[in-house]
This record gives sequence, C-alpha cells and structure tokens, in this order.
Amino acid sequence: MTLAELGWDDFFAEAFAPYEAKGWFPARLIRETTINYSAFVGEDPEDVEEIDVVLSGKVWHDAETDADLPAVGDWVAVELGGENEDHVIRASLPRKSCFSRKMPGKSVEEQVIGANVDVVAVVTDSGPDHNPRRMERYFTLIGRSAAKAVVLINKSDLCPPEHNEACARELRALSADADIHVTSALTGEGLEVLQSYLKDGVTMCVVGSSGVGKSTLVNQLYGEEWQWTSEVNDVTGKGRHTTTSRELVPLPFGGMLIDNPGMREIQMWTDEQTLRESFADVETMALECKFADCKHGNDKGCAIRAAVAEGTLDLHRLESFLRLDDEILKLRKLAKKRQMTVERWAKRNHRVKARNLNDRIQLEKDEKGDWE
Ligand SMILES: Nc1nc2c(ncn2[C@@H]2O[C@H](COP(=O)(O)OP(=O)(O)OP(=O)(O)O)[C@@H](O)[C@H]2O)c(=O)[nH]1
Ligand SMILES: [Zn+2]
Repeated sequence: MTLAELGWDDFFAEAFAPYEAKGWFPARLIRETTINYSAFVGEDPEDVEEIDVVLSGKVWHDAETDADLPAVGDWVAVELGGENEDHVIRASLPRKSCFSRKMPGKSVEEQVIGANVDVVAVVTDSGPDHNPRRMERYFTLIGRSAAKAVVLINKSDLCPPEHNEACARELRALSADADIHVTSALTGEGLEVLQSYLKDGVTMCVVGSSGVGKSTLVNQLYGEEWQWTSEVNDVTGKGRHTTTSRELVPLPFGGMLIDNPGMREIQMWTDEQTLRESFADVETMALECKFADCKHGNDKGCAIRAAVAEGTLDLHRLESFLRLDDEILKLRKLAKKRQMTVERWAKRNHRVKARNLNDRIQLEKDEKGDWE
C-alpha cells in the first residue's frame, strides 16, 4: 500500500514539511487501544507498513481536550525507535475533517469518531426507520464535520418504487449537499453506490440504526476475509467491538472504512437530541423562572406556569416537557430492546443461512413481526 492510497496529499505534505527535517515519518493512525495506537507508517511512501506507536508526553500535554488528542484517521509525525525502543508520535497534523459528536447529556465533551473522514454514509430504509427529523440531525452532524453526506435508503426490494422515491424526495428536500440513493443490499445496488465513492485515498464511515443493513453492506465491501459483525461471541459473551474498539480498514478495491462502536450509538443519541431540541422553546422560557431550581409546579414566579395561564403554552406540551427525562429513558430502553431483537435475528439468520432472495425476504417479514 502507498501513502497516497491512505489519503496522503499536498495538504498533509505541506503540514508535514517541518517534521521531515527532523527525520520523522508521516503515519496514519488506524487503531486505538487504551495503551497505544497502530499506524501505517510511510518510511517508504510507496510501501507503508503497520506498526505500533505511542504518544509522546508533549503531544499529550499540548492537547487541551480529549478531542485534540490523536484519533483514528489522524495523520501524525512518528519518530521511529531503534531495537526494543518505542516508535513515538511527536506531532499531529491538522485535520481536514473531523466526525465527532458531543457526549450525550449536559456534558460539553466532544467525542471524536473519526478524523479525516471524507464521506459519511447513513443507511436507513423507507419503512420503520424512515425519520426525516433524525435525518436532519445526521445532516447537521455531518455538515459540521466537513465530510460529504451520502444516504442509502436501503431494502428497496421490500417497498414499492413510488414509496422509496417519495422518501428520497423528502430527504432531498432537507439537504442540498447530500446525495440520496435508493438501494438494496440484496441486489448489489448498495455495494455499487458505496464503491462509487470509495476511490483510492477516500475514507468513509457507515452509520445508521440497528437492522438497516450496515453489516450486510460493509461485509460486501470487505469481501471474504474480513467480516464486520454485531453478533455476540458465544464463548466470551462479548461482541467483536469490545476487543477491537476502533479501526480504519483499507478495502480490497480501494478506499478505507472507519468502524467504531460509537457509530452504533449515534442513532440513539440523535433521537434523544431531537427530543430535547423539540423542547428548546420551553427550556428558554424556563430561564425566566424566578428560581433556578424551579420545578415548574407550584413554585412562585414560574414563567412556564405563567405562559400556560396566559395560553401561550399548551398544557399538554408542558406535561410532556416535565416527562422529558422519562421519555429519554424510554427511548434508551427501546433502543436496547431493538438491539437485542436484532441480535436474536442475526443469530437465527445465521442458523438458517438464507442465501437466496426469497428466503431472505421471508426472514425479513418474520423479523418485522418481532418489532414492536
Ligand atoms: N430485504 C432486504 N433485507 C436486507 C437488506 N439489507 C440487509 N437486509 C437484512 O436486514 C437484516 C439486518 O441487516 P444488518 O446488516 O445486520 O443490519 P445492521 O444495520 O448492520 O444492524 P446492526 O448490526 O444491529 O447495527 C439482515 O437480516 C439482512 O439480511 C436489503 O437490502 N433488503
Ligand atoms: Zn418554572
């Protein structure tokens, strides 16, 4: 593999120039564990090698927040050690893009999902997963990262074409920048769409709700030798992702994928965020309450109660607002339940080994019965 196939270009070369003089080498981080990183290092730019690297104290100290620390996808300058010596990250290069999310809840901490991600593919369907408001959240998140948003309305084989197209139109109306495709992983269309973006040097993330077909699509990209799975290991009870937490994987036909357990959580988080945001107006009103810890019950000087009395705020809306935390808890439980259902399906599907289209469609119908 070459540096260029990993995404090295003039932008990074220019940023790297001062480090070259010190005898350091450019490297792209492909894996992150609690103790170190793995990287492709370009000692020979035409033939990069995978090695383990550690962070220098300086880079660690210079990072003001966790989000500034090197992350999977980042380009760094590495000083190669001699025999029995560590290879050390001496500096990180600026990011072209950074796909991250704020941690759920009140915390302002930012969690980096992947650095230098060029394309974020959101997989959804035109059935139970179709949700324009959630998609808006994805578009905001992706827009902020500077990556290109691509949507796959997958499982097109399960719905009439007019219905799929109507969903596509609805999503196109939400974002002028995003590419919206109607696909089916079963016919190979999904693979074609993803591959059309995966040129040499391009890094992609695949996100979306549980059960929409991400693993199916991604496994098609990997080919035979590398399988992405959410299945739980029967022996250890752990998913694959608990051992290999984040990684960047070069694909056999060009391009790279960044896979990360955080992606799975984005879906839940966007729902939660959407819910919170839909009450932003009430929250703003609450700032006018006399007491900061106002419970908006019988408290004196409650701006929200006053608004209800005046008729500017609907009583039902206030009740839902007061139940917000319960609602979020419910959302989390639901997400968990769906995850468990999907894992059960995956296991069952594996047993059945449904290879032909009709069997798969039947399985899909069985699964739908399990949903609610
Ligand atoms: N009919 C139909 N079924 C599909 C399609 N794509 C995936 N499936 C099926 O949908 C089910 C869920 O697919 P997965 O690929 O496991 O979904 P996922 O998004 O990876 O789900 P998580 O791993 O839970 O995040 C599987 O049984 C797939 O065979 C499609 O285009 N059409
Ligand atoms: Zn109040």
